Amino acid sequence: MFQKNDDSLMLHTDLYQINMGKVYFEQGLENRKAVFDLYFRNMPFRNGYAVFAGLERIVEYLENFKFTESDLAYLKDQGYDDAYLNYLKNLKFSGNVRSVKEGEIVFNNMPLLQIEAPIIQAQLIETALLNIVNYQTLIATKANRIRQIVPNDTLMEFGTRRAHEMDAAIWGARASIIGGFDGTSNVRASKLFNVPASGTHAHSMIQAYGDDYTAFKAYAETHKNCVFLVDTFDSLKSGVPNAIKVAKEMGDKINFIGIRLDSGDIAYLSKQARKMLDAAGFEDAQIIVSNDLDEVTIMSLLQQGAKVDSWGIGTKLITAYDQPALGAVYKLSAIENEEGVLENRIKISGDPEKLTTPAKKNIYRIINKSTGMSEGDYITAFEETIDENEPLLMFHPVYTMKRKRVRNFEKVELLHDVYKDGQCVYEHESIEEMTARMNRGLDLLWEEYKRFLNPEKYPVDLSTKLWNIRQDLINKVNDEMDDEYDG
Ligand SMILES: Nc1ncnc2c1ncn2[C@@H]1O[C@H](COP(=O)(O)OP(=O)(O)OP(=O)(O)O)[C@@H](O)[C@H]1O
Ligand SMILES: O=P(O)(O)OC[C@H]1O[C@H](OP(=O)(O)OP(=O)(O)O)[C@H](O)[C@@H]1O
Ligand SMILES: O=C(O)c1cccnc1
Repeated sequence: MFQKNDDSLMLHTDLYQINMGKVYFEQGLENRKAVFDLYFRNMPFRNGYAVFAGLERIVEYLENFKFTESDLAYLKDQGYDDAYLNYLKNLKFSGNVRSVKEGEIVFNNMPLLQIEAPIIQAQLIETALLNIVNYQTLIATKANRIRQIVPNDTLMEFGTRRAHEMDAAIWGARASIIGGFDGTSNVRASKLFNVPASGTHAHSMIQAYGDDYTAFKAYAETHKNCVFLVDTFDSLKSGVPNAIKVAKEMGDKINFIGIRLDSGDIAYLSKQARKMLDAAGFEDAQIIVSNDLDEVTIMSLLQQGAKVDSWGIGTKLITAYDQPALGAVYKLSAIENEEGVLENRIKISGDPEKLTTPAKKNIYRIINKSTGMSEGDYITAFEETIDENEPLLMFHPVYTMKRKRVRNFEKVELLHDVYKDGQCVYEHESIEEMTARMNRGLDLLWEEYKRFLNPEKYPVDLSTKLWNIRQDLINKVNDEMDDEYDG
């Protein structure tokens, strides 16, 4: 019954979006264009940067932006009137979307997407857009944090069974690979996204046969590529010796890839297992490990001299265990007035972090041509131009005395057209392209921004013009409040 009615994602939104839509519709504001920025306020995992992911699913969602009969029937049941429902029935996405590309290195307080659309549409899509970006960007960033610790080892995403339901497993697997993982155990993710599927076998198979030797032998008789899971009973007394025994017996009939350890002291066991494999002539056999791993455990294992070639990582990656939310928000920064002219808008807060930056914008990465490194990101008002022949003043938007003038630079625009007047202009990219973009983006960052612990804060600055627009709006709102209060 659930499946029958679930034929679109249009109601995958918060009720308040539909209710605000009704206000705009009945008040004749439905065609007013509004500009919204999607961004997060704090760096996840206290990392120095994040890896953007989620755009492809956003495009898929917007391509299917159409209320179905069952959506409308449901809303009618909830008491919405025919005039509004008829309006919703004919609704198509007609706006502009600009976004950073997947795999791009991003930072807090920079718009990752900018939506310019009739306000009802812009509101209806908010919830889904945040839902997608919040999760996928978080997982891509976590994956990359792990990748930084082991630049050359194989990393496999093993998290499906522990993920927060099926969508999270699938899109989390994809985000992990964007962030630098080599493969996923999820076969559907492999099929959908054309990424490598990889994996070994479970303890249950050893339990089913009753002992290591018989189970390994059975696997070896049915598969060419063999990894044997050695820790079901006793890794060093039974698992590793039996893996070696079967590998020797099968000889060239199999490709003995190695062993997997999934419990106990991984540092100690991997070192002992390495010695045993080497002594038996299997110097090329790999040691694969798993068991509640994350970047901190891996770092500790490496420090202890663990002999590991390949890491399988589940729970702590797919659930972003140590920071379960990115906290991205979607804020209105401008809206058309009656004459069709965009007026800037701000949200004031006692917490300076929550102050929004008004206006339609552009974002540039400023690359110093002499060093080849990024000086920071620079957010301008949309209509502003940057003259690369003039020194560029970059200053901290709160501590404005922190400033520098950058000369001999190149500006790289970060927001790209995805929808223009409702037309999709997005070009599909492979995951490899996204990962390559991430790696190029990382090459532009000084080590200080990339270090694991307490990284330097990367500059995300406002142009003087945009800073003034914001300051003027703050003053205007404050003056109005004062007048109101005095009166
Ligand atoms: N040498 C090590 N240094 C740091 N952490 C380790 C080391 N070896 C294993 N761990 C990690 O310690 C955690 C718990 O391992 P522990 O050995 O206590 O449990 P386990 O092996 O799962 O237990 P069990 O044998 O009951 O399955 C896991 O997250 C594992 O990755
Ligand atoms: O530890 P994670 O990072 O979450 O990685 C996934 C875990 O899933 C499996 O264990 P599970 O006990 O579910 O099955 P098994 O019997 O095959 O070990 C595997 O052995 C890993 O330990
Ligand atoms: O293939 C594996 O070894 C695997 C897959 C999923 C979860 N744990 C292990």
